[in-house]
Amino acid sequence: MVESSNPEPTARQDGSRYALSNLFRTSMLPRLALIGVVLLALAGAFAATAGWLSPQRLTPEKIVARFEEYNGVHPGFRRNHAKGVCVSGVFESSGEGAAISRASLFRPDASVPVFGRFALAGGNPFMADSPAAVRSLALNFALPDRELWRTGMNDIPVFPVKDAQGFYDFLAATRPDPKTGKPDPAKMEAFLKAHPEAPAALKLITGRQMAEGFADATYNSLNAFEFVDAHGTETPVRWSVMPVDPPKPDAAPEEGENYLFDALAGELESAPLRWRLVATVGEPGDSTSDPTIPWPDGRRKVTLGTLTLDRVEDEEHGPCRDVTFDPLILPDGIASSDDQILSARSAAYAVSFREREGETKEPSAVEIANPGSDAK
Ligand code: HEM
Repeated sequence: MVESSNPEPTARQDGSRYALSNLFRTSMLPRLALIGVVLLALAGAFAATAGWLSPQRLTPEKIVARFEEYNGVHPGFRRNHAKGVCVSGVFESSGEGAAISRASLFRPDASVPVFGRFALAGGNPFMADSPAAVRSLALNFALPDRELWRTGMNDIPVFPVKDAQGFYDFLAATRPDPKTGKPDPAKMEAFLKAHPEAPAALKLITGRQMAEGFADATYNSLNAFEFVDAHGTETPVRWSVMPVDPPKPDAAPEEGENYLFDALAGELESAPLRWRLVATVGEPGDSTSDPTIPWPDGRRKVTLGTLTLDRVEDEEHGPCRDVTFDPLILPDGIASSDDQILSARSAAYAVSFREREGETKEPSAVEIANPGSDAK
């Protein structure tokens, strides 16, 4: 047998010893140290992104926990806009939006099925309906080629704060003090000082003309988005859903904990309800990042089409319970803007959804006996 002159064993002879001896050659040590430093830096960056190194950092989990502190935990229900009903119908395009957005639902003659949800803002699914309750309409448009557009809109003219931290602080400041049943004025004062955009926005919100019910309300996207046309040109927009021939307000006194929902169900059972979907086009200088600032009157409006709703169901039986109306579920032709609330909403809705989907469901406060007609 011929002895090898090579003092090092080959990998075939002893893989582990070979590898180890190579690794611990003195020339490798600086390289190893460098790899270690890079790995540590990467781990630090991940930890910082996840918020582990800055416990004060606002996360979607903390936001959802704040809704739960405010309203209590109601298993199976949305952590905000908890009380609601499902509706469905159709959206028919006017063709007028096609010049500013290449989204297929704005093409002339496009008609797409829609389902949605009317709700009241707030995390208590058993709250009593009241004239001042903020009403919302969320919609899911099912476009061809399995594209979806989801949007959640409120019947207020602007949002009270310009970012997620503001909303988080707003919830703490407006939470009723258990001793008095009212928000603590000192906390509210501190909040208004810390968020200088809020006083003007709250003035617009509290001074708004309130609708009688769900059917005669106008619902606004509040956040801005970008419409993208066939050439890739972006146009800033905010959109609204405005009632067409709303039913006459009921002269009878408001009775019952669910009077707003009962009236809506009655209206939908007797005839379809129609709204116009309208885009307001922003001009240079109009803020797209701050939903507390209204755009000046007189901005160009584009009627995108008509929404007809003709069916109402309770959450247990309808299509809207097990979805989340994430504002960043957008089709080609509609894009996010520079408003950071949009990504904060998207993340918080996902946390709320994850929590409620894992919980046992109980029936909603609003039960619909006879789903509305299917008449178109
Ligand atoms: C930082 C700001 C915001 C936070 C943290 C937030 C949080 C939430 C959460 C956790 C839900 C429940 C989601 C689910 O379980 O599916 C929700 C629902 C909703 N939010 Fe927001 N929201 C914010 C801003 C807004 C804004 C600006 C609008 C504008 C119109 C809005 C409209 C709605 C609507 C309509 C719903 C109910 C959707 C449905 O019926 O499922 N939110 N929000």
